[in-house]
Amino acid sequence: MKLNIAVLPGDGIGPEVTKQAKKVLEAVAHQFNHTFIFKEALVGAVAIDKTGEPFPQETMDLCLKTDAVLFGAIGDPKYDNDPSAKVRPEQGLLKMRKDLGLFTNIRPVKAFEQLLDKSPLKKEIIKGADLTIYRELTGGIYFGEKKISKDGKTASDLGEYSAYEIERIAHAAFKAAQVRRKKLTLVDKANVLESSRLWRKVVTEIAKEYKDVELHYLFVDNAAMQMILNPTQFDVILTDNLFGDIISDEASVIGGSIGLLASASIGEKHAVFEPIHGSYPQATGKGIANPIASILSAAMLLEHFGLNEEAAVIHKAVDKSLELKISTPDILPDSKITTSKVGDFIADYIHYPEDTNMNYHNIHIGQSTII
Ligand SMILES: NC(=O)c1ccc[n+]([C@@H]2O[C@H](COP(=O)([O-])OP(=O)(O)OC[C@H]3O[C@@H](n4cnc5c(N)ncnc54)[C@H](O)[C@@H]3O)[C@@H](O)[C@H]2O)c1
Ligand SMILES: CC(C)[C@H](C(=O)O)[C@@H](O)C(=O)O
Ligand SMILES: [Mg+2]
Repeated sequence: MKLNIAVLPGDGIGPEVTKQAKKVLEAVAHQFNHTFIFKEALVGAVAIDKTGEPFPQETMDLCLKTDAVLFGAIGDPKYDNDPSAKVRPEQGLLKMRKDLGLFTNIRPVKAFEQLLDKSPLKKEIIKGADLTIYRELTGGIYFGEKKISKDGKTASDLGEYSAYEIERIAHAAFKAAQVRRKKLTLVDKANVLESSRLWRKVVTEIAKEYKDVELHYLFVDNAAMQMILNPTQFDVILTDNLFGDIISDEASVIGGSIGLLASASIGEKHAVFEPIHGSYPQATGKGIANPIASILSAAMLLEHFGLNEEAAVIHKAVDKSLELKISTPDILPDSKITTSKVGDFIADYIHYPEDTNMNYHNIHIGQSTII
């Protein structure tokens, strides 16, 4: 298969982790005889520095003409610490999601067997956890009217949803539940918010079309607690933009690190694959960022095009890296293994899965571990 892939590395650790995902996709292309053509473009703070815009037209044009986008991360402390900044890197990410119509954000979370001891949560609680969050991505409070009074002392953000916006992601979430464990939990705040009551009404109605799926409702405050008390109860979670953002970072604790959590942002015509984490500015250039979230986002890209065997090969290589402790310090605190070494290992394992010497890029595994 031939795929044109736009790569938007962005800021902070974005370029380092995206480089590993690209390396892994190149290994897959080589092994399976595919042609993946990569073209890079600017987004975020680097784009503001070079063009004045966080999502320049040139980047949009590239995204429009490619098959898929591999996104790194955006964000820079110089904007985070300046509430009056008029242009911000995050606007670039939001514009991309809105203008490409990426209304469904899929965030799979699971407790890796190899990492059960690494989570701050008890092993018995997270063992077997395997859930996926369907987060609405182009509506709600993120995109409603924003106001600030003339004296700068009152501000508001409108949290608005239409039935149509709810319906289209609800169908995607029910379909996902049908091929998983047939349970869907709608997470909302319907005891307080009118928009959440609309979510309940619309989703309850749609549930009649998916009789094989059990529908549950949970208020978001309780959901946040249940996520860490009893995560195995969840299969598919459906929620709005803001709640989905918050509970997905929380859910990453189950996996052991946010550096493992991938996502796919899907619309009718376009698809972007992005780790859920941000630009982790403190880690920029240090080689300590975990590239697996980006690498697994690349696997989701392949699945999107039906390349399931290829995606499975990536998962197998990632599993092997975790098993052999070829990991960055978020998982192994004293590890000296760098971002790019993890990428090298995973790419090499795809090239030579049967290498009995286990001698990948000077990472020797066995009695004498030399790195
Ligand atoms: N999708 C995105 O591009 C995205 C997502 C979230 C935040 N942001 C932006 O990123 C900047 C920093 O935000 P933040 O500090 O709140 O969130 P962050 O996700 O960048 O980092 C939070 C913490 O998560 C951990 N972490 C994140 N990525 C990791 C990785 N690959 N490997 C290991 N550990 C990792 C680190 O402990 C870090 O301190 C902000 O400007 C924010 O707006 C962007
Ligand atoms: C950076 C920010 C705009 C973004 C969001 O809130 O959607 C991020 O936190 C994410 O989860 O992708
Ligand atoms: Mg977030």
